[in-house]
Amino acid sequence: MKFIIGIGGMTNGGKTTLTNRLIKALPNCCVVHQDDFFKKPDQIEVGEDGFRQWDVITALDMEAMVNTIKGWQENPAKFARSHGVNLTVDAEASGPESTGMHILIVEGFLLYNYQPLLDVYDQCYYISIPYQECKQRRSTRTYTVPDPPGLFDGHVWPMYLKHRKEMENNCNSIEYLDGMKSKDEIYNQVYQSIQNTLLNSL
Ligand SMILES: Nc1ncnc2c1ncn2[C@@H]1O[C@H](COP(=O)(O)OP(=O)(O)OP(=O)(O)O)[C@@H](O)[C@H]1O
Ligand SMILES: NC(=O)c1ccc[n+]([C@@H]2O[C@H](CO)[C@@H](O)[C@H]2O)c1
Repeated sequence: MKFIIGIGGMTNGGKTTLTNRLIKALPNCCVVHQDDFFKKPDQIEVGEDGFRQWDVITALDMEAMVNTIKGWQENPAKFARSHGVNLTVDAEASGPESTGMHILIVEGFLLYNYQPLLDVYDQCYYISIPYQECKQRRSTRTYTVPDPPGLFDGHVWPMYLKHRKEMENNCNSIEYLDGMKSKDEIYNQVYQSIQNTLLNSL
């Protein structure tokens, strides 16, 4: 059986923190990080506002991301092996004869704003935090290309608001998580919710 979990959320909401804990706890669990599909800086369009437009879907090679997920769907055991993920004995067999449970976590800030991905998820989560907290956490981070002054208010936040509205119209099966709760609380909530879904699907 195969199961795909979307861990979506705004920048600095805590997606990576949550994902890293889930990977350790869930069996045969692989991960795809959307940030790995950012195009090179010189391919990122500069907007009328003067900022490189990082926080839009065209900043990412979404075709490559979809193909990576397809690769997992076609042969999760092979995908796991090539990504150094340990498998339980029942999940070792490749192809339809495999009896084990394979899990894929897809983690990123624009998971529910790209039509070809919407049907891929078996379960969807979205973590958000208030503006001040988001701005504060972001100010402590350095990305491969550091944020120029004014990027947060001029680009990151307005794009978040736009995408959030779009996403709420696209999907009605997202479980919203309060990123202001403690890391433990968020993890326990999601772990329990995944366990319940997996048990109900058996
Ligand atoms: N529940 C939490 N409470 C307080 N701080 C948190 C919580 N979860 C994560 N953080 C902190 O917030 C920062 C961002 O966390 P993380 O890298 O997990 O976010 P992210 O959503 O993956 O961000 P991005 O997509 O921008 O890389 C880190 O410094 C992390 O330690
Ligand atoms: N990972 C990168 O290459 C990169 C470069 C510049 C900006 N970002 C930011 O990452 C966030 C998503 O995780 C977005 O808010 C981007 O601004 C990422």
